[in-house]
Amino acid sequence: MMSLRRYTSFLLLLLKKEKEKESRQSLGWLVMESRRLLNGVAGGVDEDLRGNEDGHQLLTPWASSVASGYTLLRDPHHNKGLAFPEKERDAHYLRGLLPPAVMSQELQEKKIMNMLRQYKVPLHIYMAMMDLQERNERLFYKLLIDNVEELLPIVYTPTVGEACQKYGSIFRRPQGLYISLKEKGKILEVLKNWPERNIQVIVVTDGERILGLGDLGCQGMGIPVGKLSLYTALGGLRPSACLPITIDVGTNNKDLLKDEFYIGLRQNRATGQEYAELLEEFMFAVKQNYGEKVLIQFEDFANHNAFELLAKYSNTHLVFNDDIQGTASVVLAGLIAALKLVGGKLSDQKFLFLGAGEAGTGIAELIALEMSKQTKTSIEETRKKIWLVDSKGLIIASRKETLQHFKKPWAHEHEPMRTLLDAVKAIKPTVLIGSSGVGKTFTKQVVEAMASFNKKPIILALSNPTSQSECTAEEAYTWSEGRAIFASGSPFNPVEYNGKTYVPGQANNAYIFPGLGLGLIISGAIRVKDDMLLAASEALAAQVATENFEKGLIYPPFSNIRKISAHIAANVAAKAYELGLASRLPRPKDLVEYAESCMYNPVYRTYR
Ligand SMILES: O=C([O-])CC(=O)C(=O)O
Ligand SMILES: [Mg+2]
Repeated sequence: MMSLRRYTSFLLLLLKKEKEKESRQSLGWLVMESRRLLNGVAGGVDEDLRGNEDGHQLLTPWASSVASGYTLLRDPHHNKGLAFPEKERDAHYLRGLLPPAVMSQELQEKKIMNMLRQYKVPLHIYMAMMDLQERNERLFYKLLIDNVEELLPIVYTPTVGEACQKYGSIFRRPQGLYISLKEKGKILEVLKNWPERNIQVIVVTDGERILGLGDLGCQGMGIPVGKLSLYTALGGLRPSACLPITIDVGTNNKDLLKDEFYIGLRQNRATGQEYAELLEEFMFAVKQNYGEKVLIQFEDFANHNAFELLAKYSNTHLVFNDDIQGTASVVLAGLIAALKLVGGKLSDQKFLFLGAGEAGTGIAELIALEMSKQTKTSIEETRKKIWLVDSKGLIIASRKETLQHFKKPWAHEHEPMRTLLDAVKAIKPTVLIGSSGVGKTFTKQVVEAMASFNKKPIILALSNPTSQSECTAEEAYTWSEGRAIFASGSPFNPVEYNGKTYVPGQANNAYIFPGLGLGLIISGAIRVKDDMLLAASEALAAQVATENFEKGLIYPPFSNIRKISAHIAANVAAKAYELGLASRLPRPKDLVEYAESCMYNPVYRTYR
């Protein structure tokens, strides 16, 4: 087969020979089409834009090979709209295809932000953002990075939840790969249909537990798409290195099955062997196609599959489950930071969870691990400080026989407690964490009880989206008379109470996964280990500044997230090297600087 260099020279030679504009335009098309062919050979024609193989962006501010004319305006990776300067309009056959004005990227950004701010309905802003991503990728990321606090609630929780619920109706163009039961036996071929070759991160869901909204089947695709846009905006992974995937094995959501606009398989979920075989084929096709350093993030699988998949593939693949491990890492970081406000050590605290699924047991386990490291006692011992409540009440030893395996480590000796309120009163926790996906469960009595025996009760309402939050920020502050240290999974606005402003933090895994992923990629890690999650937590907690603590915050603002991600990435990479799991050698000396230098920058490139 022809090498990439020779093939490009061949195309350039053709270009020189072809004088006529028409044929040059069709050559532009040829370049685009040939990407598919070249994908089988190397990374595609515009390596300048994509960076080299280990994800390190080449520092050239220009790209030499792009399509021209109309095709260029229709290519979201390279289109700049009105920002094409005169020279490029000539060189790339754009004359007449654009109105005469030339705008800077900053002015384009201002124009679109002005437009977005006119919309009253968040879902409309979401749709406008998705259109922008499809039209002009660099402008999309510039907006998202520069206006992260304003746009995060749109492309991510809570609006992304509503988008998934209505995904069939708002669906325009596919933004990721759909692998359904129909593709069984052909998954490797399906992966090869994706136009990008150098994939570094895959976020995959089967749509069975989308946020706290339940089974949304194939429409869960909004989640991998949203998470991966944060990988780029918050963690600096190149957009072309990110691949959203939805595995469609059917849905048990009756409303969706009846919905004429539903985009997925119209059948009940496949389970058991049929499910396991599809997932097995998928996992090994990914490894075969992209190698063993591609990161696979499991997202929003139901409990019964999430734990099993993680256990099954964590020794053969570079995988982590964001809902189990990412959420755990962000909560642990918040707790480490909260100790500066409440005083004492982590092991002085007593924890009570409402929800014993992926998030609840994942967080509980990471806290127990950290306490066991700090106090040099066994994890069996530190687990005893942690209590969980599920839909049947407090998890206790007498229930052990009937418990799912991931709940068993939390079954301690205690008399039965049916309700959360009874459990709060009996256990007297210092930290209350909601992770059940069920909203409005931290009632006035529950919060008041927490405030009755804690000077500063730590209350984390983690369930998403906002409609599923265990309580609102206002409720937490009012019912605790302004004493709660509160954070939630989805964002809440600041609250005025008794003349004081309280700013709630957002305990969301979006703080962790972009930096964690970046750290794994830049070190060439081949496995994810708990110590890397602890390293990520410590890095995040260290980024909370005195001025944040003064406002009662236990997380830093998202406006600094790229710097925070670089620190998380550096700590994770350092751990990967320490554990001997990093394949990128030699180890860069300054890992923070290296992480920053690898981060995608959405500023337009010049086309030669
Ligand atoms: O997506 C989010 O906002 C956090 C998360 O993983 C979930 O709730 O499942
Ligand atoms: Mg999730």
